[in-house]
Amino acid sequence: SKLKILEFPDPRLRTIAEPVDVVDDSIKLLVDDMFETMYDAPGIGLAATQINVHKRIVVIDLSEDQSEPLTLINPEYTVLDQTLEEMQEGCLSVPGFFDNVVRPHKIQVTSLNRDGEEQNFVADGLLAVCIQHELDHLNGKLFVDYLSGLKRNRIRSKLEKKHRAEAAG
Ligand SMILES: O=C(O)C[C@@H](Cc1ccccc1)C(=O)SCC(=O)c1ccccc1
Ligand SMILES: [Zn+2]
Repeated sequence: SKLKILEFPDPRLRTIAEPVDVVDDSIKLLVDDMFETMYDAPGIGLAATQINVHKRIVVIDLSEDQSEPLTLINPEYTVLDQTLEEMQEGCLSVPGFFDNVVRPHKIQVTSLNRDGEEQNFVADGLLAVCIQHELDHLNGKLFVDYLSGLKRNRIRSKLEKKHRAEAAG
């Protein structure tokens, strides 16, 4: 089922997610719900933190036709190449705002897949950016944290206004 995505500045987005102990059927159902929610948004990634589930689970699909689903459970990465890359990022928890963030260009990723098996791979470009963005979510960090305080406050004010208007119905 489609799940509700928390929006900045909701303090629950600042929670540190816990590791998954066993990749059982309940985790697989949660992963399926996360893909459904991500595809519907639409987005190219989603961290469990964003749907108020504080477990270290990320789903990603960079394809145009939902053909390349990637599940990362208890993901970790190391930086392979210090070269920095600047890319425009968006966030389903900061709807309507996009800005440039600088991140390492190439990373080595280790995680469990949807079947609980170990997977290791190298990522660069948009995949590396997306993985770092999603892992920030699991550590309670948002891309707006990399922007100036002025920009962050303006985004916060505009989203708080939107949420008040929605609450008023
Ligand atoms: O909030 C999230 O984690 C999802 C976010 C992932 C992300 C996008 C761009 C750079 C880094 C991380 C998004 O998917 S925002 C929406 C978006 O970028 C997009 C939506 C539809 C098609 C293509 C991109
Ligand atoms: Zn995000």
